[in-house]
Amino acid sequence: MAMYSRLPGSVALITLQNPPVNALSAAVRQGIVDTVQRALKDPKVTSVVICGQNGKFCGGADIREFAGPMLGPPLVPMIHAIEAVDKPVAAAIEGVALGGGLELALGCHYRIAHSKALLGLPEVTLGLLPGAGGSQRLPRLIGLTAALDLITTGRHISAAEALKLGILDQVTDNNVVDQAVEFVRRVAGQPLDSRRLSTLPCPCPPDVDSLLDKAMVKGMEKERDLLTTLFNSGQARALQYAFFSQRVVGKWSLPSGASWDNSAARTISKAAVIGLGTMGRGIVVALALTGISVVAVETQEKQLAEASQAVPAMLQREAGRRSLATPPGVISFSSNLQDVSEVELVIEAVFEDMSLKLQVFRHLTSVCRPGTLLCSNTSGLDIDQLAAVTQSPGLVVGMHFFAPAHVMKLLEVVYGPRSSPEAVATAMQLGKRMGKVSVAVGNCPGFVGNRMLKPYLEQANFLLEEGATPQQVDEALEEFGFPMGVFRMSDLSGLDVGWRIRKEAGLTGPGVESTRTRQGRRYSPLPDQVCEAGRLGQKTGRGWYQYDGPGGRVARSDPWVHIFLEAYRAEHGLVARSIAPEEILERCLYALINEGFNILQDAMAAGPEDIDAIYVFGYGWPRHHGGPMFHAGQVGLGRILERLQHHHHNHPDVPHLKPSTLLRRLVAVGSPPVQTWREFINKERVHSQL
Ligand SMILES: C[C@H](O)[C@H](C)C(=O)SCCNC(=O)CCNC(=O)[C@H](O)C(C)(C)COP(=O)([O-])OP(=O)([O-])OC[C@H]1O[C@@H](n2cnc3c(N)ncnc32)[C@H](O)[C@@H]1OP(=O)([O-])[O-]
Repeated sequence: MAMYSRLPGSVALITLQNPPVNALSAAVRQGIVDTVQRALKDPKVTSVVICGQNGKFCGGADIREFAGPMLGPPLVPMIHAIEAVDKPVAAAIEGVALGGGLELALGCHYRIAHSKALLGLPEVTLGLLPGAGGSQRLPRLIGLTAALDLITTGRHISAAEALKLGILDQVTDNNVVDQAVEFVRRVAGQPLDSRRLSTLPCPCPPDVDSLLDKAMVKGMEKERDLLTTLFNSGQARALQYAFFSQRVVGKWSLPSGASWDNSAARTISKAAVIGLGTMGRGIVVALALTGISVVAVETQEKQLAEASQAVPAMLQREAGRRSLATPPGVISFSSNLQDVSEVELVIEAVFEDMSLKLQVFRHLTSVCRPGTLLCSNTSGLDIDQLAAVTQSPGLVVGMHFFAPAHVMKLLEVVYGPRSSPEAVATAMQLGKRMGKVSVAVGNCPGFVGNRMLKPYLEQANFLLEEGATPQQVDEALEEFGFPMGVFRMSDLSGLDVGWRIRKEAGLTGPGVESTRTRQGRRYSPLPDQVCEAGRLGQKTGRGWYQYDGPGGRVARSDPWVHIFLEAYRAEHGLVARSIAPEEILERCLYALINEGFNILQDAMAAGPEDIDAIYVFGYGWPRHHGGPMFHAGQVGLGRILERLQHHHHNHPDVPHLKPSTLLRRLVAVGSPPVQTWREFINKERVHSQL
């Protein structure tokens, strides 16, 4: 896990070996201790270089070890021992030096990096802090202000910035190990005192200096104590879980057995987008940013004219914000569907109306050349129904983007029963190329994200009927960590979005009685009536809140809403009661989580990590709560079950509160940790008990 080799010119080379990122696992740490000792004892060795295998120096401590007991030699004394060595030790950095990887490099006397390397102390993104001397050595190297910026943001910096800050001694475009070897040969025999960072005073305002010097030893102890506390904090576990679940979803699998490692993806170089509304424009930009050339089609002249102005500006802005690996693809605009005959993949993004989408797919299947993938950006309509009208249903998948499509990281790739593994693999890979977190989901109404959102919204509306205000519901959810509560979010996205879907489903509209039940289930006509009053949210300046005119962003309480709610309750004989934030959270979040269990039971998501990645990256679920399913495990499945039973008992006409069979089964087997549910579900499915 750390290879020792002797190079000409009395240099010892220590190579970290722990693919894929040379994380500092117990074995690697032991390897470093042993090889440093060996270099120290070898009289022929006058200098040492430490590098990483496979073009990566070191991605930090091994996050996988955090859940269990810390085995092997601890990092802090290991790095101290390197710093104390009386032969020059240089870190040869390529790829990444992150977290403990950078702290290891800071314990070396010199640091040489390849120009493309990234460095940083991202511990804060995992709910931790630099726990191997970084919070002490970095300020002594680059000053308190710069060090605090890197530690508190966790951001990665380029080799150029690291050189400028003083973290690096040299940057090279050549072979960094060769450069480091040459460097340590040159400095062999020079005094090392000034290179031992932990012994230096911290360059900061004199009044703090003396404190910091004394605090040095205490600082290390304090850092260790703090890190121990953080390691075990729920937030740190949630952030580490979120880190891994984002990577687990890339290893997708379908109930058919198709998966990421047995399905060939096609590399797309020319695509088309049909429909240039808000979503279509964002999708065009997201595709072009990957270097793909795009035919952007809109049949309505006015919309086409607006888009042909707006899209290049959006592309320029986004391209400016990112250091693109490849130049953006060329975008051509057209009003004629015939112009998509040569593309390899089409994304339909027309109005959310099934008859219109079917018409577009019928047209596409006759215009596009055989083998073209036909994708829909629908947010919940039946992908298989669209596939049925095409000549190659196997090449039809959903690519459900989230607004704004060129910014939001989530992409739901929806497979129907006929979607081929190649189509799914191609859409998943295309999403990754666009910088998205692609999640493969089954073809059920609302797919995964919106299917879970339905009971969440439903409970929020019921709570208004029972006495809560939009502010109280939003404040409870924002206190939990959502950037926006459900009513502020609805005002932002537009109340007419859901209203149109309910009208399409025959739940409201002219001729539908505005009662509080539909098909024997409780139903709240509240949002329908708010829409009927012309209050569609920010776009009309009025919704659940009031704004400074149409397009206003600042939500303010609106007396109209309170009067309306009082009149509504009186009309339906409802007596308002005071509702505690705990009940608001239970009713909204546990109904959402319960639907997540139903989704897993129906095999519409492969595992809890898929659902959690969808909610963290697409619905603003607070990352420090890991995701809805992770949170359920943190609360305790038995508690979730008991509370759902309680609320379902009080509201027997709300099926979404009926505890999922899978939830009951997991509680019955002792509520195993979330990381084991995937295996449990697969076993249960094999015994078809679900
Ligand atoms: C004491 C000290 O103060 C503290 C306490 C610490 O040091 S805490 C730890 C601090 N370090 C970090 O926060 C760095 C976290 N990693 C990353 O930011 C990225 O991984 C990357 C390094 C920029 C590479 O990105 P990538 O896009 O090229 O590949 P990938 O898909 O992301 O990752 C490729 C594979 O490597 C795995 N992996 C990456 N970093 C890992 C780590 N530190 N530990 C364990 N596994 C890791 C990852 O799960 C995936 O596994 P699999 O899915 O293949 O099975």
